Amino acid sequence: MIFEIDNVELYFAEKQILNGVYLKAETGKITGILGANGCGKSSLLNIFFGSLQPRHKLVRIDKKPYLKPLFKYGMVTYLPQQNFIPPKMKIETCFQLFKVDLKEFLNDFPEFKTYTKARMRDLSGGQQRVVEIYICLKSKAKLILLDEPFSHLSPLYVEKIKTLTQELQKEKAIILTDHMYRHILATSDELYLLKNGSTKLINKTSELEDYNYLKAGTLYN
Ligand SMILES: Nc1ncnc2c1ncn2[C@@H]1O[C@H](COP(=O)(O)OP(=O)(O)OP(=O)(O)O)[C@@H](O)[C@H]1O
Repeated sequence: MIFEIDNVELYFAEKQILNGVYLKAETGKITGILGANGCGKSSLLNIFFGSLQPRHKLVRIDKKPYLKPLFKYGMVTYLPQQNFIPPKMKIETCFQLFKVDLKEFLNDFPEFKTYTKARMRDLSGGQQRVVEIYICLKSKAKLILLDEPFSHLSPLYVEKIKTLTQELQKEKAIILTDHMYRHILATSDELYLLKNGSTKLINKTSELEDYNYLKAGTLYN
């Protein structure tokens, strides 16, 4: 499946945040988005999901326009930047609610076995993030949007989540954004830079320095 968002124009009050943005994600590929703080990455994911209404946008799936918010079609899951599972919720309940197999999770992450009867608030910040990322990735949705999945994770968890993401991309389209840009570069099949309100497709990583997203020389250190 090919998911496209086109002609995005977003304003907050009179301030223009996004201007003519285009982005494509497809089954079998991981699409990375990089960009400076405040450039509009989270806003763009919210718009794709359907929870933020911009002045203009066009969403297409396999070339066909979808006019209602995408989440209403049950095709998309979104990991927001902030925790989205209520702290009081029991971990086993989260898995039931999102219809994700808890046993499979415990096979992949056996260190969580002692927590299944616990609540989300009993986990550390990073552990909560692991549960949330896993639930999003393993949901039935065909398009997965992940906002800063790596930022709070220790290196071993980052590698496990990267591996899981790469396994699941066979059956899903995945969009990732994170400031840990080396992980985005390592996992992405297609890469966009969001700058000055619009997306630029990045063909060579050196363009990230040319566009001043990275300081010159960063990539060779
Ligand atoms: N609800 C809102 N009302 C007004 N301005 C907002 C709102 N949400 C976001 N903004 C502004 O829109 C811009 C883009 O914000 P957004 O969170 O999308 O950026 P981002 O690229 O995800 O940033 P970061 O990498 O720091 O998380 C920022 O200037 C922010 O202040």
